[in-house]
Amino acid sequence: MRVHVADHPLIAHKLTYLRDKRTDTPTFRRLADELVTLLAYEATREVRVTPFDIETPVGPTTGIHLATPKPLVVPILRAGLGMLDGMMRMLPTAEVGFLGMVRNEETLEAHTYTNRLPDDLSNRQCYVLDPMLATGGTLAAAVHFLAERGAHDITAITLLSAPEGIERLERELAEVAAPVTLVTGAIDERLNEHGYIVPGLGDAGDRLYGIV
Ligand SMILES: O=P(O)(O)OC[C@H]1O[C@H](OP(=O)(O)OP(=O)(O)O)[C@H](O)[C@@H]1O
Ligand SMILES: O=c1cc[nH]c(=O)[nH]1
Ligand SMILES: [Mg+2]
Repeated sequence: MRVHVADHPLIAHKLTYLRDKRTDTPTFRRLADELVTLLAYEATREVRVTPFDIETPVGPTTGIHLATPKPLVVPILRAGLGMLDGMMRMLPTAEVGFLGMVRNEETLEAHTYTNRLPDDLSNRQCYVLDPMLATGGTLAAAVHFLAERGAHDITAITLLSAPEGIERLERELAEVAAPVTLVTGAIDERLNEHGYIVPGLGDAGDRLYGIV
């Protein structure tokens, strides 16, 4: 797995306010939205494009647009929805598939409760959105889900990641044919005994949407 930490002062600045427990929900949503646009810049470096000819007011030139089939953006419900608008602003013609997953807070195992995805992902660049990579159970299951549908070009974008989750993905995805790239805003210190990222930002879904 390729891991890219988007080390940039603007990202660190926005993450600081996202982490702060005094940050209210509307501000948290705005920061998550802004952060994903910055991370998308890094994550889409290898997005497939097609050249095409245009005329500027001064003369002809060749530009590019997104290749067909369009990239597929996959937010992991619920918290990943907080990253969707920001990502779609960067890739307006992308398509969106949905994966609903929730972690059992006792066992820390991920459970998939819904999906709405194309059956065949063999020729699609997939961008998975989830703010938190903690134990890695959710993201590992998501990648397996996409790989079973033929995906072999998967980039995961997270706002924060734990070293334990990255190690788990390295281990569990070694046998998945899909090369996975992780783009993250920061790698934090560790997980606590409840599987929360330390220092982290708390429960991303609750901070975005407030309903437990
Ligand atoms: O790496 P893991 O240990 O699997 O944990 C990370 C998952 O936990 C959070 O979702 P949660 O299960 O709280 O669901 P929610 O988005 O509906 O709040 C987060 O958004 C990830 O999906
Ligand atoms: O720190 C964590 C871990 C899992 N899920 C979250 O929302 N936050
Ligand atoms: Mg949650």
